[in-house]
Amino acid sequence: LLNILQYPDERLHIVAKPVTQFDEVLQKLVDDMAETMYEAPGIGLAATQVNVHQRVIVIDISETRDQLLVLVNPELSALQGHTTYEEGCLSVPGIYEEVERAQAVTVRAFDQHGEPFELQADGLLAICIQHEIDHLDGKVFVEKLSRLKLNRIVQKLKKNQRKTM
Ligand SMILES: O=C(O)C[C@@H](Cc1ccccc1)[C@H](O)SCc1ccccc1
Ligand SMILES: [Zn+2]
Repeated sequence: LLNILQYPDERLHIVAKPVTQFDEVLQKLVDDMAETMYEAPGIGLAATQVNVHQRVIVIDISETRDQLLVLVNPELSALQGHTTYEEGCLSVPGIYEEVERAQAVTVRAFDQHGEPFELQADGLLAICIQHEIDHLDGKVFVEKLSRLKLNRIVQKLKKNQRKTM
């Protein structure tokens, strides 16, 4: 299992670099990220969250938890509509806030073997893809909120982190 960085941690603001080697090292990273996501449990995880600054995302929104989607070097295009969703984040435990996202997206990416593909998504999958690509761009969802809300969230998180020390 990989350690998930907890907000506020400056390393969550690092912009991830594109993957250039589709090798067994990448495959191990994907396997470890998937195991960490399923155990958390979560429906998505970005490499940034496990302090690996490469453009790799794993997602599984299936009920049966056996439909892993791997996005390497993902690029969003064709953002349509608007929707809001009460989002959470494995790096910001216990915090759930309404966030605005595009309702539907088209994403072009590679799988872990270097095969390119394109995906049209809407609903929770579209929200999750946008949430994870934000992580790769060094963005955390709580930073979309007002300064007042963000300050209160940071106080709460720091209090909780002291308790677990
Ligand atoms: O990136 C993460 O931290 C995992 C996120 C992904 C996510 C956030 C908001 C909306 C959709 C996906 C979650 O913590 S995974 C937990 C979860 C499970 C079901 C619905 C929403 C969030
Ligand atoms: Zn997150």
